Formats: sequence, C-alpha cells, structure tokens
Amino acid sequence: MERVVVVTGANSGIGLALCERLLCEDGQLRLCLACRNMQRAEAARSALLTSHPDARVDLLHLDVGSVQSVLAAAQEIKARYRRVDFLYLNAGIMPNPHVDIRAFFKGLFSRNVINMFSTAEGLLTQQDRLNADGLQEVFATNLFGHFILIRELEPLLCQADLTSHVVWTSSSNARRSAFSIQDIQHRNGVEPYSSSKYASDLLSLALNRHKNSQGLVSSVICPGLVMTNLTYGILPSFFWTLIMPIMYLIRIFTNTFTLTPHNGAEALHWLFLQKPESLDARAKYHSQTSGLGRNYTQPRQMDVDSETCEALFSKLLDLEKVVRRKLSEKQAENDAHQKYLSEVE
Ligand SMILES: NC(=O)C1=CN([C@@H]2O[C@H](COP(=O)(O)OP(=O)(O)OC[C@H]3O[C@@H](n4cnc5c(N)ncnc54)[C@H](OP(=O)(O)O)[C@@H]3O)[C@@H](O)[C@H]2O)C=CC1
Ligand SMILES: CC(C)=CCC[C@@H](C)[C@H]1CC[C@H]2C3=C(CC[C@]12C)[C@@]1(C)CCC(=O)[C@@H](C)[C@@H]1CC3
Repeated sequence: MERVVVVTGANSGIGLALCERLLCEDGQLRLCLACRNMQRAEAARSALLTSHPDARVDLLHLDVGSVQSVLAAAQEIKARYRRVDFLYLNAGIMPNPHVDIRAFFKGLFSRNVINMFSTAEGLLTQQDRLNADGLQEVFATNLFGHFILIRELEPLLCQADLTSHVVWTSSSNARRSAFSIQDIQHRNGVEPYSSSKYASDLLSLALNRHKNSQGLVSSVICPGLVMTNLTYGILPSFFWTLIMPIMYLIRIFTNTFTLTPHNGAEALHWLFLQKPESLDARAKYHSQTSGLGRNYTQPRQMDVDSETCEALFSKLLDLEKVVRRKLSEKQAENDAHQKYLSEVE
C-alpha cells in the first residue's frame, strides 16, 4: 500500500536529507514537503527528482509559525490524502543565538567538557519575539504550530487498525531546567530553544499516553550537531569550516558530532524502519556517528515525568481554544468589514 509521508521544514538541512534517504528506502512513497518558502521547496523537489526521477514528491505551503497557515495546510492535506502514515515534525528555528565564550573556555577545562559539546548546556542563549498570533516565535514554530497540525490531522492519523507515526526533531539541548510549566512559551527567559525542545519531549510522551489506543505513535529524536542553516546562524560557515578538523577530533570522544545532514537524519530514517510498537515512549533516539564515520541510532531515557507532560498537554489544549477563538473573531471582523465595503460601493 502507498505510504504518505509529510515532512515539515523539508527544503534544507536535516529535513531535506531525510527526504533523500526515505526515497532511497522506498521509491513508492508519496512524499509531501511542507515548507514556508515555496521557491526553496521547489529547488528541494527538483534536487530530489534529479536523483529519483520517478518519485512522487508533492509540495505544500506551510508556515508552522502561523496558526492560520497551519489550518489551511491541514485542510489541503485532508483534501489530498486519505491518511498520513508518517508525520515528521522537523521545522525549527533558533533566532539570534549568542554563545557565551567565557563559559565555553571554562567548560573546555572542566570535567563536564563532553557534556558541554553534546548538549551546549550553559553555552547558548537566544533572543525571542512575539509573532503575528501574539505567541512567542520559538514556541509557536518549534512546538505549537506542530501541535495544531497534529490536532487538525487526527482524522488522518488516528484510523482503525492502522498505525501512524509522528516524529519530532528535538535536541539534546532540551533541558528540564530551561522549561517552566508556568511559562510554557518561555516569555521570561533567554533559552527559548531549549525550552521548546523540552516541551516537544513532554508533548510526545503525552501524545503516546492519549493517542496510542487510537493508532498514533509519537517519537522524539536528536540529530546531533549538524552543519545546517541553523548552525550557520550560530557561527559563520567559514568559522565552522576552519574548525572542522577539531570537530572530527571531538567526534572520537562524543559521537554526537554527526556534522552532515545525511548523518543527522540517521535516527529519523531508522524510525521509519521500526515497528512503532517496539519503540519506547520515554526514549529519545539519538543520531550518532563514530570516529570512523559509522552511523547508528542510540536510545536514551528522557528526563520527563507524566505529571508535567499532562499539565503541558492541558495547557496546550487551553491555548488552542484561545487562539482559535481569536482567529474566528478576526475572521468575523474581516467579513463584517467586507460587507460594509460592498454596501457603500
Ligand atoms: N543543526 C543542528 O545541529 C540541530 C538541529 N536540530 C533541529 O533540526 C531541525 C531541522 O533544522 P536544521 O536542518 O538543522 O536547520 P535548517 O535551518 O536547515 O532547517 C530548518 C527547516 O525548518 C524550516 N522552517 C523554519 N521555520 C519555519 C516555519 N515557520 N514554517 C515552516 N518551516 C520552517 C526552514 O525553512 P526555511 O528555509 O524557510 O527557513 C528549514 O527548512 C530543527 O527542528 C532543529 O531545531 C536539532 C538538533 C541539532
Ligand atoms: C566545536 C568547537 C571547537 C567550538 C564550537 C563551540 C560551540 C559554538 C558549539 C559547542 C557545542 C555546540 C552545540 C550546538 C551549537 C554550537 C555549540 C554550542 C547545538 C546547541 C546546536 C543545536 C542543537 O539542537 C544541539 C543538539 C547542539 C548541541 C551542541
């Protein structure tokens, strides 16, 4: 049977590498690249079709940071496909990152050095802002837009006798201490990325608790440190190129330096091949690359608990109601304005 795979943020980096790997695995796939920039999406599609001329690759406009765009994209998916077998929630941002150089050098000579290189704990902060929906942009993009997408696609994801797999591209930068259940959008902190990724770990567990019985399975991965537009936003690409030999050296000690998008997509690809029933809801699946360049996937227990995951789930449902109500009020205002304009013309 034809399998439908939707990938958000598929036009570059890890998302695009995943698409390439999936097409090598199964040429019969129906692959849907859900992207906000259609020019880049078209370029990605052309690149995929160059190596897989017979592949079926669809494009879909989706700005996961805008609730209206998510609702429209979900409508389009429902019109195009009868079900969704895999939903890869991969789109993500880290705006205005700042590396704490002093902390980096301090960490370099501490016993914590390997952990610092694999999680960036204590090294990175970001500056967030409000988006047009009045939500914190990192939360809206990395988590909430994807949550609304799942909610809208439930009829295609939760079908009798069939299993659908939702996969979150999280991070080893996800940290409990960066997240607060009182401030799920991270309005009051400087680690919105870490907070949003920890929230995706919690939400994945909540989805498994609530939706496994309806055939939806959710998993979380970390791609490791990968050279993509995201990391080129942290340090310029020439700097990364300059320190590449050092990074290959570090890889010998921490296999989390996967470095290429192909390697980073390892765990995403591996999950595609697994029986969903065999997966652990509390594990994060890490892409790893050995010093000699061998790729493998390593499950590690996440620092999540049922109580916090339920609290987050319920807060997200509440926020969904508020956002939907605001959107329909705005729509009603627009309709009234249009009516007024047509009457006075
Ligand atoms: N690189 C790394 O070391 C790591 C990355 N990750 C995660 O991997 C995922 C992929 O990132 P990566 O490949 O590294 O970086 P890229 O910047 O190359 O890819 C991010 C993708 O997300 C898309 N995107 C961003 N915002 C939106 C939006 N509002 N709506 C739709 N699409 C959007 C981007 O589209 P556009 O081209 O339009 O910007 C792009 O396709 C992210 O979730 C990131 O957090 C996790 C751990 C490590
Ligand atoms: C490698 C050397 C010699 C210097 C670079 C220092 C930092 C810029 C670098 C060290 C660990 C990195 C890291 C990330 C970003 C860049 C570092 C802080 C991430 C936070 C990128 C995004 C993620 O989601 C994480 C998995 C990465 C963890 C490691």
